[in-house]
Amino acid sequence: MNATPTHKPKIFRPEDVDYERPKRGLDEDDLRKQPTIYRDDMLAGKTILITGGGSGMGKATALLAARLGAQVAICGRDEEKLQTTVKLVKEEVGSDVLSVGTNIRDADAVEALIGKVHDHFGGLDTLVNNAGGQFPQDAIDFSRKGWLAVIDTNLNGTWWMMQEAAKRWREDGKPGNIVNIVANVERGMPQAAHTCAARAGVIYLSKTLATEWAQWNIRVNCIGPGVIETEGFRMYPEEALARFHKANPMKQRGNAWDVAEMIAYLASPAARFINGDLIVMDGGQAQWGVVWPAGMPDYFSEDGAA
Ligand SMILES: CCC/C=C/C(=O)SCCNC(=O)CCNC(=O)[C@H](O)C(C)(C)COP(=O)([O-])OP(=O)([O-])OC[C@H]1O[C@@H](n2cnc3c(N)ncnc32)[C@H](O)[C@@H]1OP(=O)([O-])[O-]
Ligand SMILES: NC(=O)C1=CN([C@@H]2O[C@H](COP(=O)(O)OP(=O)(O)OC[C@H]3O[C@@H](n4cnc5c(N)ncnc54)[C@H](OP(=O)(O)O)[C@@H]3O)[C@@H](O)[C@H]2O)C=CC1
Repeated sequence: MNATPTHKPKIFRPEDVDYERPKRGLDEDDLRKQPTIYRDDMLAGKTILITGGGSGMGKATALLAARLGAQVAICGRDEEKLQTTVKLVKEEVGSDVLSVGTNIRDADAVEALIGKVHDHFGGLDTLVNNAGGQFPQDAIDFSRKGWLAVIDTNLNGTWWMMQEAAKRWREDGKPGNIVNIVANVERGMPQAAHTCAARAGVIYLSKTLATEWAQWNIRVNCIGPGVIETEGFRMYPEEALARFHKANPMKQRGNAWDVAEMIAYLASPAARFINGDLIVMDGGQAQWGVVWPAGMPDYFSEDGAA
């Protein structure tokens, strides 16, 4: 008979974060140097609102969208972080970003945010629901407060944003476009079951709304990132980070610019017929876990199969 497993992972909390740890992801100097495949004016005349625009993928997307000519609005809870994006875009592109401190869990604040974006720019073309996150823990040990915090942010917060944006589009008779950043949930997410549940909810909510809202010319799509190296990695212990790249056959981490370029594509006219889809960007992670019936190629043997 098997003994009861005694494994109990260390709980890693934001207050434990050692900010002297190695830099994670693209910093501002890196972002400034990123090339883009897109035409300079690809998003000219378009307005884009990015939640969680003060860091990581949200910050990269704000910069890219501004470079491509879009009017950019961002939101988040931490004013200081938001201002780093405002400053970066001003320095690099010369344009003003509208920054509105907002907790997406607060439906009234979300309604006010959508109103401010419309008042300021006269409308909204693309909403990017990027704000979100979770903490790593075995599901059996989740506190009630922790479970609720992750569901409230990733599922409810995303929904409040979608609904408020769509109400305005319907009222104004204008087309709309929603891009939801979710996660790679196809095979579940052990030690992140709360976020897996919330993101799976967002994916199927999006597929449903893509149909319900087509009558108002509102498109809804999701991007499912795999391991993307950003400041968000502060939520994970070094021991886990050392293994993240082994989760895909490319043995790499993606970066925030990879995701920003996909968002820009979905915000462009080229994506006008994409609706209700989930675009996975994970270096092949979803397919990884191979038995190699003819023997494992040397390329993989160093790290072993996932
Ligand atoms: C998987 C690899 C791929 C994915 C990568 C990424 O996504 S990278 C991007 C990653 N980026 C992000 O994830 C950024 C955004 N993430 C966040 O803001 C947080 O993770 C949040 C979603 C929990 C919200 O937090 P908040 O403070 O605003 O919320 P709050 O005050 O309402 O409730 C907090 C409650 O949650 C609990 N709890 C929290 N931590 C732990 C833990 N380590 N251990 C255990 N429990 C934990 C605890 O119960 C706590 O209450 P307490 O005990 O303090 O009274
Ligand atoms: N990096 C990765 O490997 C992966 C990331 N993702 C998801 O992609 C998205 C971007 O992540 P990434 O850039 O890596 O990480 P970050 O932690 O840098 O970005 C998360 C952003 O969400 C904002 N945010 C969190 N909660 C709220 C809230 N309640 N209201 C408003 N804003 C909020 C944060 O801003 P503030 O602190 O100011 O509130 C922050 O700017 C997240 O949803 C993340 O979970 C999914 C799969 C993989």
